[in-house]
Amino acid sequence: MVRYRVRGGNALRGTAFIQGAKNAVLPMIGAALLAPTGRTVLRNVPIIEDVRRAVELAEAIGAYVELHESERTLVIDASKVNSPVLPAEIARRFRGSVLFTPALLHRLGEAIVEGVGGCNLGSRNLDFHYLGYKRLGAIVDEGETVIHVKASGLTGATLYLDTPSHTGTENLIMAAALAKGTTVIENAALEPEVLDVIDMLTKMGARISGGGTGFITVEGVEELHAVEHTVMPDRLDAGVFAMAAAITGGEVSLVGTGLDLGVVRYKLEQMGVEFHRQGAVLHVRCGGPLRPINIITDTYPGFATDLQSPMMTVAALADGTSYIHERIFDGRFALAGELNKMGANVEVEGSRAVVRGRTPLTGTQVTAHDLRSGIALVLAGLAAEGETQIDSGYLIDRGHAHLAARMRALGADITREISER
Ligand SMILES: CC(=O)N[C@H]1[C@@H](OP(=O)(O)OP(=O)(O)OC[C@H]2O[C@@H](n3ccc(=O)[nH]c3=O)[C@H](O)[C@@H]2O)O[C@H](CO)[C@@H](O)[C@@H]1O
Ligand SMILES: C=C(OP(=O)(O)O)C(=O)O
Repeated sequence: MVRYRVRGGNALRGTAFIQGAKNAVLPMIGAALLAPTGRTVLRNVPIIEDVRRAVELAEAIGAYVELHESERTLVIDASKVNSPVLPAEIARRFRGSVLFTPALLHRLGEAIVEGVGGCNLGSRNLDFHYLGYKRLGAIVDEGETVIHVKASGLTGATLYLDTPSHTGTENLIMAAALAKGTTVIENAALEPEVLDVIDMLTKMGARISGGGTGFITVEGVEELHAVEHTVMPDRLDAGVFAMAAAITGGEVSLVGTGLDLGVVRYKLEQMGVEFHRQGAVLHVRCGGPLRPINIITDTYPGFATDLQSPMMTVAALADGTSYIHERIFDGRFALAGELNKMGANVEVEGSRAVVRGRTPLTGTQVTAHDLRSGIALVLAGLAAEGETQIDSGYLIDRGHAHLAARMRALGADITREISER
């Protein structure tokens, strides 16, 4: 069991190197499996547990994969993919496993999904994915635990997503890329990670237009080929480091080419955090007290739900009452109880939370319930009096690479331990 220990009180100062995006690299690994020959090279790969699970899953279906950790590079040869089964013991440990289905459908004519994991955030349906595959001509057998998708060739169609699902959009683009004819996906996701995946698929030979507009058109091609691609920076990792600087009264320079924090930056600015761009580097500092804030999570370009929990910690440290409305997931307030154990005053009612700050936080034993509540507790620990012990740290490692080392380089007092229990 992984446990983080954080002793609060140090202002974070220095340069934070932002990792490659988890939510871009996982679909890219799925995309690499579409190429029947050659070797795909992915650069700026975050060394996170989800990537390790994706490597294991790719190997389980017959791909040859090299993960060069110090070079942050993945090499994938999918020429020998031979098993349609996504085994439960790996697939249930991360959400990205769902992104392997299109490659299996195209390469082997079927995918047997024994389970899909990911953060426990309430209902996380996959109906848009399966309805989309059906409209493209697949047969989908939804058993109680195992889902069997079969197709002896897909044909383009018009698809519509009730809400712009992130992985749903990526999966349907990948399914359509090698389908016969034209597919139109309406109400498609606009997230920058989706656009990065489209860039990679386009280099592979896919014909995709409309990325970023909500209406994506895919003209099916005969074959896709292996390419080299550099994963975009992780805006969620960057947001966390910006918040760490803000709540500790520190000053951090974020390095990660092309980094754009969007609405998160504007919200932090409203709270009194200062940003200053110098070429490719984004400086973040906060000298004074934090002001309270209102947040409504939404799909891009709205406030990312994945930063809602970290922002709850920041709100607990602001002078006054903040309001948070979670609109993407129906169970994403597990953090509130843990933060309250540390002295915060967070009240949750349905999809809304009221955070009454500023209350002094005191270190204690707390538990990560999902990746982002875990990192939010690390932030709380940085600002708390005494030691905070965060259990179930594996969930943090799912999405943040070398967290303790990167925070220690900024002056944080944080250690990562492996314990028996
Ligand atoms: C690996 C990855 O990229 N994970 C991200 C992705 O997850 P993921 O792609 O799973 O999230 P979605 O955008 O699909 O889900 C958002 C909402 O839509 C609902 N929905 C989704 C699909 C579907 O078929 N039916 C349905 O009802 C879900 O229950 C959820 O309430 O986007 C989320 C929302 O930005 C992020 O929090 C995750 O970090
Ligand atoms: C919800 C998240 O991830 P996943 O979809 O991989 O569970 C997240 O990154 O916060």
